[in-house]
Amino acid sequence: MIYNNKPMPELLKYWELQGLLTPLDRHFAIEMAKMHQCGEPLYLFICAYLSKQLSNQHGCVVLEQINQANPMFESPRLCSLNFEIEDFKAALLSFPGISQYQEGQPCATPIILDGNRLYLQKYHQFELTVASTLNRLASNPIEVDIPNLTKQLSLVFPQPQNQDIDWQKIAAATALTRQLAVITGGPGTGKTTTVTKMLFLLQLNQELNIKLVAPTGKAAARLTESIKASKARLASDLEQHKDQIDLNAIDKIPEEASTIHRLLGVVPNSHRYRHNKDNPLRLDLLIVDEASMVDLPMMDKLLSALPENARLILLGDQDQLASVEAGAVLADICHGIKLKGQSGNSWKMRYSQNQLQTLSSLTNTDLSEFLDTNGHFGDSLCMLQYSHRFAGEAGIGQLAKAVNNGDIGNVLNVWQQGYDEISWLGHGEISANLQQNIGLVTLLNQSEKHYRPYLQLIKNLQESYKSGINKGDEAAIEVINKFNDYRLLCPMRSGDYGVDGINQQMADLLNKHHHINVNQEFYLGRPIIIQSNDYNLGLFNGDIGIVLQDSEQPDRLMAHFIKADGSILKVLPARLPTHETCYAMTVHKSQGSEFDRVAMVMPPQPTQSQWQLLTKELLYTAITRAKSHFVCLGSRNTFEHCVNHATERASGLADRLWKMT
Ligand SMILES: Nc1ncnc2c1ncn2[C@@H]1O[C@H](COP(=O)(O)OP(=O)(O)OP(=O)(O)O)[C@@H](O)[C@H]1O
Repeated sequence: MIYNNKPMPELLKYWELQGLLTPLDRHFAIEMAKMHQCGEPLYLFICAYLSKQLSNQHGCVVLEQINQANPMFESPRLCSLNFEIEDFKAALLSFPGISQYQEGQPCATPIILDGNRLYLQKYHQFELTVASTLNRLASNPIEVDIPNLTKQLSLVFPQPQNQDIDWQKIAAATALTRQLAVITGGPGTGKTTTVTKMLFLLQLNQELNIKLVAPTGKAAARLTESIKASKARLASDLEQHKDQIDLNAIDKIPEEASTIHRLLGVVPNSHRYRHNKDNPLRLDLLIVDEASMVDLPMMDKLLSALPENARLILLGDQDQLASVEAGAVLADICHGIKLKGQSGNSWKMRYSQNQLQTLSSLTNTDLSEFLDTNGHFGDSLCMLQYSHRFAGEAGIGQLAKAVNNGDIGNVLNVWQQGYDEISWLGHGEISANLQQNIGLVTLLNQSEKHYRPYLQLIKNLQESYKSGINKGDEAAIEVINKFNDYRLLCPMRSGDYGVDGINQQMADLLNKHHHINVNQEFYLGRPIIIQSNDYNLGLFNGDIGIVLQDSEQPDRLMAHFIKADGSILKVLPARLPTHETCYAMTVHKSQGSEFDRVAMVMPPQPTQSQWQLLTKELLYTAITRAKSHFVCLGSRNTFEHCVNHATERASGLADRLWKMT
């Protein structure tokens, strides 16, 4: 079954040297072999391979895929794997560390075989808990007063002009009638607007204890801002109906969002949380924004802490980058409404007869084409597809759509249209004198122009302090907001074209132009991104701040951040948790944020591991962070590679939710 020309421990070392395994993968295999006193080559191989897949954010190993384009078998004279699936499973089950999953039976081994998937026991358990909780919630309808709610829905969702079916209204009706609702859609499709209107209707009819959360502090702050803005819009839209509907319910819509970690209550110096299965959260409805960023272990913890009768609403964009850790939970949840065999991304809602009837009555909409008699999970889903944000900014919206559809012909077409909102910089020649890439030099010079305004504000402030004028915290808010108008995004961290290299080059250029004075680590104007959570300080991974003069003591420099409530948090630089400079940040870190202008930096000659990072989701996420302009420094080759490479994460969650074989 496995042919290995060298002893397996030597092969593992060889693969490690080739960068195909990490030292951790190899050690895991060796420890497992020791623990189970089993030195069989296949056992060593499968343990190392499972560990490798988990570090690549897969939730499991799909047995049939092991042999597909696996670089470990590139030299078949060194090692090859040849098997019939049933024989392979029998061989795996003969090892003491692997056992077959039996429903309802405790798992006794560290590795579990479930169908044709191989799991580390812990991840198998996460998947089971998440699937069973979501399935339980999805099967529960909520009784509503249909005539009354129909009237209220039609006031809150007047007929839109641009679509046949008002999917926002359907999404709100879904969330009002199911214990679980998943509202997905790209940027600006109205997820927050819809959920605000839904919360208004909910609070109109009963008062619930509602909590809003997001995976990062930045995303939580943005959710708070969006809900506030949506509430204000709703109040003004409904002013004309104030005789028919109680507008006071708008004030009962919560707007403060926290991080998931904070809601669950971190137990210091441990991986545990205060709220769990035995100490559930106290709430009636939990709303999770940016759900695409929630990984499988975190979803497990969140769902375990959810009280039995609580409702859950997940909001997010299923096409964005999957979570940094294992799993692609939101994509798995949406899997069943994705149309197979179609080019690009096409979706179709799937409703049971009962839910179809409920939604049709509540919204006066003919939904019969969405009838599906298989299962009930689709009853909890609604996808919004019309972007209100990109309607007026055609270029960004068109490019994002073409990339998301994986349609390279259309992508090239969009570039050729000459839209003002998108521009392209080729890497060009490496200049012999400067030893610098001309495309990069151009981009850095453009960036110097875009960062100049925030630095000018800092200079003005400096002058004001000198003249004895103190503008207080408002000035700091203005500076941070101005800085957030522009951002350089990189797929990777290291190298000249990674975050580290671009930050260094940007700082050098700004220093050369005398916009900053890099005379000390925490120089005036240095932008900082936080890399870990510090609950005592109230700073979270991904928070962005700037080193500025302290308004109370202008000769002192403090790192300034805007808190979720809009006020300023000042921290002594020496007390900052792990952080780095932030002229450039990774695309991953930019999730949950928006900038007026975005510049994406692709490497000119990606290494083997960099190619793996360059995916469709990465590009789509970067493009959709931009509100008014997107520029890409890259080569046609890398751009096309991204468009053609969608992220696939091995997982059994979609099957468990959609009951597929
Ligand atoms: N039905 C609608 N008609 C007109 N404008 C709308 C409608 N729905 C949303 N918008 C507008 O589109 C913009 C984006 O809406 P919203 O913030 O709700 O979208 P979102 O999906 O939550 O966006 P994001 O993913 O960026 O958080 C807002 O300015 C909002 O006013």
